[in-house]
Amino acid sequence: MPTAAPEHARGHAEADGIAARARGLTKAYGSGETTVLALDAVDVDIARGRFTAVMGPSGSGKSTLMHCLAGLDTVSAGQVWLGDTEITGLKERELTRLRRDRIGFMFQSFNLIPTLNAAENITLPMDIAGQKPDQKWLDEVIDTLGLRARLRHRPSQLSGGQQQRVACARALASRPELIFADEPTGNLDSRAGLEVLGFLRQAVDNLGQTVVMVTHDPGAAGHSDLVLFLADGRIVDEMQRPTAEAVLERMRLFTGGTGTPVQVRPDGDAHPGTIPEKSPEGSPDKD
Ligand SMILES: Nc1ncnc2c1ncn2[C@@H]1O[C@H](COP(=O)(O)OP(=O)(O)OP(=O)(O)O)[C@@H](O)[C@H]1O
Repeated sequence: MPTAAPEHARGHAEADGIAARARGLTKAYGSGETTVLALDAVDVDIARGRFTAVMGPSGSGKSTLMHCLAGLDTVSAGQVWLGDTEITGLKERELTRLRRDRIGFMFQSFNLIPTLNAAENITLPMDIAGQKPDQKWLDEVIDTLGLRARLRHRPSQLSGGQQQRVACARALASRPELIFADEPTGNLDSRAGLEVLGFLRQAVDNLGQTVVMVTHDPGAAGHSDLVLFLADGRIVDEMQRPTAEAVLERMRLFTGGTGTPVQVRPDGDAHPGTIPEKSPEGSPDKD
């Protein structure tokens, strides 16, 4: 995975306001003895025009935080705002519209439609919403991402890095207030991963976008302006202007300084300094 962050002028301007905000954000899965507290009264401000990374051990609540901030998941308690709009309490239909109109998403598995070419994939969410893309903006995004020569190609005719660039362009196409990227480099080799991180960086620095990225990779986090560290459903630390080395060092504190995760004890309790286990993949307890 990418380790080296190139020199860049981070956060070209001072952050101008708050793109998203949470207060007392709590998310519990399950009930009774099997309750898992995925987020424990989290307060967070996501600065507009900045690149924020979210890191933490497996099961610390990174994806849950992203899903709650993006209105993809309901909260158990607390409040979430996108800009000035409180999204907690919105009906599903209103949330769908809000996500469609104001948020861009990038996932590890690019989620491109195989039968559509790159250009069609990029504008698909806007086409579904019946919105006309701003052609000038779209051209800027396409050129910034170096996709001009690939627009007629289908996903199968593109490399992994190119596919993720298309996914990045799709997230940017409607000029959303906020882009959420969940492990956007997770499926890429290190060169393609670096490229995508560079483009996310450019989206922030040159296009004025706001990006929140969940990642396991200190190298990827090193491209951000601010890293939020989650543990046991709480934000336990943050780092401005991170470097990969500093992030790696900070992450070592979660692993008892050994570099290998400290295991949960056989009694299943999360003891201080241990990392709670996540539910087995594919079989989460639904609430
Ligand atoms: N649908 C669900 N049902 C029950 N528990 C869940 C569900 N989703 C997440 N959890 C639990 O909530 C906690 C936080 O999970 P989350 O996926 O947010 O962590 P994460 O930091 O993103 O983990 P990873 O790095 O492994 O992706 C974990 O203990 C997890 O098992």
